[in-house]
Amino acid sequence: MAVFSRYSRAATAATMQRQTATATATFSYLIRTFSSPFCSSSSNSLNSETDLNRGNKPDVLGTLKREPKGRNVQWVFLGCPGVGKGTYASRLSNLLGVPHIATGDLVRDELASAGPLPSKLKEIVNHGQLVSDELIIDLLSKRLEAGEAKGESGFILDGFPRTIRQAEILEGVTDIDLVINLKLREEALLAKCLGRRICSECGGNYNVACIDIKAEDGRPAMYMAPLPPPPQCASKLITRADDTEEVVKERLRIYHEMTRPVEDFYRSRGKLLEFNLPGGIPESWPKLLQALNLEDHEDKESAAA
Ligand SMILES: Nc1ncnc2c1ncn2[C@@H]1O[C@H](COP(=O)(O)OP(=O)(O)O)[C@@H](O)[C@H]1O
Repeated sequence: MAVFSRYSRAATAATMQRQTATATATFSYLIRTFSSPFCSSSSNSLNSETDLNRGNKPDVLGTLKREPKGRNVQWVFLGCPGVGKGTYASRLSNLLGVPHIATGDLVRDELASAGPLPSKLKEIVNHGQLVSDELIIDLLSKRLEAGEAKGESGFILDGFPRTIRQAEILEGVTDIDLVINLKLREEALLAKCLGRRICSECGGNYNVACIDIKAEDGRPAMYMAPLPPPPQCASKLITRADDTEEVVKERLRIYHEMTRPVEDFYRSRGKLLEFNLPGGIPESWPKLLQALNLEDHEDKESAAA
């Protein structure tokens, strides 16, 4: 856990008012990654929570264009299990040309490996618990290091940070520009998790659940169509071991206990964009782009394609 010891020291240093000069030497990898050309001050951040509450939108494209050294976005996706973080983070990552880094995927890769950790890890993940901050930071650090070696810049993090400590560590080493907090009605979350399917061959993500909630008590109806696999994947679908009803309920409970405070952490810094998903991808994606001032970006991308 050599990498973590550096993070751990970074976290302590961050909490102790960021004594940058001393800390920089100890942050080692993360500082090299984040503070170099990609890490400016908070020029890319939202001005305030009030701006968002007033409906003002982050001028993401304007900011990207203004960035002289080509710094890419550093965004975080928050949201309950099943909300669709992976789907929207992956779409935005394609649109903006930044890596989508899902810590859940890093954990599953680790589980599939033959190393010494997997059986212990399996127990934690399959019971819906969070793995230790140390382990997740070690995995994330390695992923960032590999990305850096390939020339990646910027990121969209999905599933990290999930605890206040993780958020503090991240804050100690880089500026996060924007945190998108995806929200979906609670009754849809469980069904979405239970309907999740993965192609064991290509890794594609699909969903067999059809969410059809009728309008009731002044709340609008909501429809989310299934996302069926293409014919070549149909016979190879598997379900994640932690997508059982009991475990999903535990993951939701843990989200409320451990990760809700992370929403407050970013809300108090004026970085949280609350986004209520109005339905499935066809309704939600254009609205999300609009909320991010990215709708022109997609038009240009599609025109260029
Ligand atoms: N940042 C993190 N901190 C601790 N554990 C994590 C973190 N990210 C992922 N995990 C582990 O991996 C599991 C799967 O994560 P993920 O795919 O993000 O699930 P979810 O669908 O619940 O958002 C989690 O339940 C947890 O055990």
